[in-house]
Amino acid sequence: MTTASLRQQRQGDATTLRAGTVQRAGLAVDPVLADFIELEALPGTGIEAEDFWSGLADLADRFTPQNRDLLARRELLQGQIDDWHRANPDAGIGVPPRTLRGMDYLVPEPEPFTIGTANVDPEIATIAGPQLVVPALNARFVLNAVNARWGSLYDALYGTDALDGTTPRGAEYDAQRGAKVIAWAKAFLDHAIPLAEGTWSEWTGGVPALANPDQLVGTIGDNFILKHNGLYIEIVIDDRHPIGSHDPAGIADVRLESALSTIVDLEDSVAAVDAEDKVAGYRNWLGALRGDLVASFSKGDEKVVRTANPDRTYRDMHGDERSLRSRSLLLVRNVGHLMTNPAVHLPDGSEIFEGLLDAAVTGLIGLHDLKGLGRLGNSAAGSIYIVKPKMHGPEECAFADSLFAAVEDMLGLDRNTIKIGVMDEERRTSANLAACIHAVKDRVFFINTGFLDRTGDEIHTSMLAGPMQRKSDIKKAEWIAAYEDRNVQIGLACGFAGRAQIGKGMWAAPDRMQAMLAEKIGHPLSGASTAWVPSPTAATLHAVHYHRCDVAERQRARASERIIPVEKLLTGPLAEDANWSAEEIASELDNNVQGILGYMVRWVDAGIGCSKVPDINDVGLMEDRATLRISSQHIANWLHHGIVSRLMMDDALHRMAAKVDAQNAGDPSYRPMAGNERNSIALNAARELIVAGTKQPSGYTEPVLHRARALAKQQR
Ligand SMILES: CC(=O)SCCNC(=O)CCNC(=O)[C@H](O)C(C)(C)COP(=O)(O)OP(=O)(O)OC[C@H]1O[C@@H](n2cnc3c(N)ncnc32)[C@H](O)[C@@H]1OP(=O)(O)O
Ligand SMILES: O=CC(=O)O
Ligand SMILES: [Mg+2]
Repeated sequence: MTTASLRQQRQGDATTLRAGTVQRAGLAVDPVLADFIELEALPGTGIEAEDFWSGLADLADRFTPQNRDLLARRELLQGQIDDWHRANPDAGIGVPPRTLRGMDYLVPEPEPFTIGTANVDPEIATIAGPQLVVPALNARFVLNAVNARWGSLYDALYGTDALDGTTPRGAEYDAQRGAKVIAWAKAFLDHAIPLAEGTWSEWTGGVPALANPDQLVGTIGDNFILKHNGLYIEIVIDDRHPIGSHDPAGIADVRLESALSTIVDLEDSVAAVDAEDKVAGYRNWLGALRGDLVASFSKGDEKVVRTANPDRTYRDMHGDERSLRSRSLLLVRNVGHLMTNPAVHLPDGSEIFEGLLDAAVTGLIGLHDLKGLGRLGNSAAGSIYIVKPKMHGPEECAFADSLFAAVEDMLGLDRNTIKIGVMDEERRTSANLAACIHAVKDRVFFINTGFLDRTGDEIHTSMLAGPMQRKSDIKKAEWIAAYEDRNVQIGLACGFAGRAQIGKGMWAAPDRMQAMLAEKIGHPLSGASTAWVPSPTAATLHAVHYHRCDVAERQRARASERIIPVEKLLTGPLAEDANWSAEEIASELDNNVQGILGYMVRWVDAGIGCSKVPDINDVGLMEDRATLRISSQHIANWLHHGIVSRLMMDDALHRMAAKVDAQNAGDPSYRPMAGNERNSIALNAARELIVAGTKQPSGYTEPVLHRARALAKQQR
């Protein structure tokens, strides 16, 4: 449809009116969204409702055709790659770089440049530390994340398996376990904040004499505020506290600055398929940013009312008052370019691209912070931080740049107020990373290796090349190391140090904190200034790594490295010889199928977008749409290449449905899949994801998930 005809219809063509919607500037808007925008998001911003809706209609006019073209281009390129594999069935490799250049899949490298992003908060530009991700639809979790700027090291060590692989037994305080925690935390202090003489275990109180006196920056009451590698530490002194009263210096806790930033996620960790769901996420983003979000819930016998913590004041060593930030710096993740949403229909009857809606609404909500409309503030630098996932290559980054510029114009914001975080999680983005960064060079605030989606895209892109390695081997392959290293090297070459984040991916085993403590130090050691954690507790434990490793120094050390050639990145996860034993194949299949079902049943039936699903060894793993993409694409690949048969797949679905049902037996609202194979929407959607996996756009799971969830909601 042309722009002129869209405009004509906007002026009021009765035939385009949709039942149950309200007309706004020619758009058919779900009243739930219209009310939210007009009654909650717009008031105070100085933007009139008509201007917002006509601005949104203009955005849709202008960007919908381009968005469609970009998606068509993805398919075109994938088609060319598939054709190459069909023509070269025994190549045993991915499409060679020369051919990819010929297709324009690989574009020329830009001349060396430095990003020009300005007005970036120190949590992004200069301080290295953990980044928490939180599903936007869960207000209770969102508030926990907001307050996760600080966490108790004692609690994190005591309550998890971090120290010795065991977790506490029973509710009674275990003094022996507590002693180990205290010893560990004090040894940590010996390294981060050494005393001039002796150790923290020997310290008996008074003002601590430090080896580097500048590390003692102030006090709050009896507590000491210390600083190391840009991160604050609070030593809590309370000799009436159950722990402090047994401590020679009255230390009741060691609190660490933990989640420096938090991504409020509207993407892969949520199930949002319509206006009702979208508004739930937008409302939490608004409340979090304004500081007036409240969540009330029962926890055991306790009634909890959770709100965002205000900043605290400490007294510096000259006796002057200074502010100490209590909340994580908030970023929001929009959806990618693929999906549409029925919250708004365009005059031609089609659904709005969800990414356009997210940009306009989350940008509008950002005004509340910029104008200081809320109880508490977010960005002192005056920026709105939007993370943009799943972009394929520089054209798609340039598209997001123009979209954000148009939103700025619509909201009367200075150019580049809206910052962009580029998820480096699709193959064409990794392969053209410098060009992608160049396309957003004056607003980019992070690049992040989303290795989960990236793995899914790797499988999908080379689907026809041959059978892929087992999932655990894919993680060890050459391409993934090249991908992670190149990302840091390119970020440094583009001048990210001191200006923007270089980020690493999620620790997807929320209960395995001992392993995380051992392994995730690799992220700061690689020169990344942040890395994702799944929970506030993980943030506190991961913060330890930023005390053990000086990221700025690591970045300086790596700045002159030669960038790994793209050829290494393109090696891919193809199995060298696919001669697995029958047991190995069955275990891989069962593991994938169980993860898929365990996740999907909660997504589809309960609208829960991120779950902890026990794997085959009963280790609870974080599953979200990106992990679902990997598992479903992996089976689709093995099915395509005959490693597993349909019969085997159906058998695994059948057995694993029973297993997942048993795992959820304690949930009274749970709808079993086994015995209900014909009618279970979740089970049938899982099957579709696998059977039609080679046909899903880029292997994404959203189209199938959204359809299934919408149907489940309808039936409810
Ligand atoms: C590939 C990608 O895109 S990765 C990004 C997407 N992934 C995410 O966003 C992961 C977010 N994390 C989560 O949703 C959860 O941590 C899960 C599902 C992984 C695990 O949940 P569980 O261990 O079952 O957590 P559980 O429900 O027991 O909650 C434990 C406590 O931790 C808190 N919590 C857990 N995760 C988070 C989080 N991400 N942010 C804030 N609080 C959290 C909860 O609020 C809860 O505290 P409360 O009872 O005081 O409210
Ligand atoms: O978004 C993160 C990922 O790993 O995918
Ligand atoms: Mg992702």
